[in-house]
Amino acid sequence: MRKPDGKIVLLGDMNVGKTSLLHRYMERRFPDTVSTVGGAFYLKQWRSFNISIWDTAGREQFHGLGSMYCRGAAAVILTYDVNHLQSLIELEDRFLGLTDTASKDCLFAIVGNKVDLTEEEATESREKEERTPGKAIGGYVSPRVPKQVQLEDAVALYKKILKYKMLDEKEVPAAEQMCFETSAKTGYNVDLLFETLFDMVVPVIVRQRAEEPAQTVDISSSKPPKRTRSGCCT
Ligand SMILES: Nc1nc2c(ncn2[C@@H]2O[C@H](COP(=O)(O)OP(=O)(O)OP(=O)(O)O)[C@@H](O)[C@H]2O)c(=O)[nH]1
Ligand SMILES: [Mg+2]
Repeated sequence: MRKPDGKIVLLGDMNVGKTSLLHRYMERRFPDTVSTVGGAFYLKQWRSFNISIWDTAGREQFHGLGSMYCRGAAAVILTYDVNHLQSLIELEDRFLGLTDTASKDCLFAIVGNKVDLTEEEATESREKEERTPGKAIGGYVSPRVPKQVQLEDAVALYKKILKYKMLDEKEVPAAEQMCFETSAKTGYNVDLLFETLFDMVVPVIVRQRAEEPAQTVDISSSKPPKRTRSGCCT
């Protein structure tokens, strides 16, 4: 297997939907998930690059592994649940510190998942259901909750991250480009999230490669060893 050229890591509290987002993107479906143990990765070929995307466990007991997964990462996706304010707070309190091992020019995306459960989304689907009655599967309608976290809250966190990393706002992508709202369930914005990031990490990977010490020796430029006369065989 070819060594990955770059790495993207998904971080965030348990239950926010990291595994589901990755399944939605890689497998185009929304299967039942179990809470992740440790971590797992997918490989994605993007242009001529091989990018590994790491799914990590949000459970407290695996917290110590996070900084190991982030080592050398070209991008980190900080994921929260739009219906659960604490999951956004945790990103700053518990997860941001784990990214200290990431590449120095690591990109940060902030992703609010599960927008399909919000009331705004519900109003639209209710209107659709009214137009097509009897469409709800088995008569079950998911409980809807008011959206607890607004996109502006994510933008504010992005700006805090730049300060924490001592990055100049002018030299990194704008907050509006890096804050997404998604639904792993419906697929809303999932391709946009991953593919925007892939395009952005390619230059980071190219820079990382250029800075790596050469792994190979150029044999054409090395001189052959001088013949030495020795003993009876000459
Ligand atoms: N309605 C809805 N449910 C979602 C969405 N994404 C995930 N879920 C559900 O949320 C639960 C947790 O999803 P996971 O993807 O396992 O969450 P996780 O962040 O990987 O959790 P850990 O592995 O424990 O860190 C599952 O029941 C998913 O079906 C979404 O976009 N909308
Ligand atoms: Mg998981």
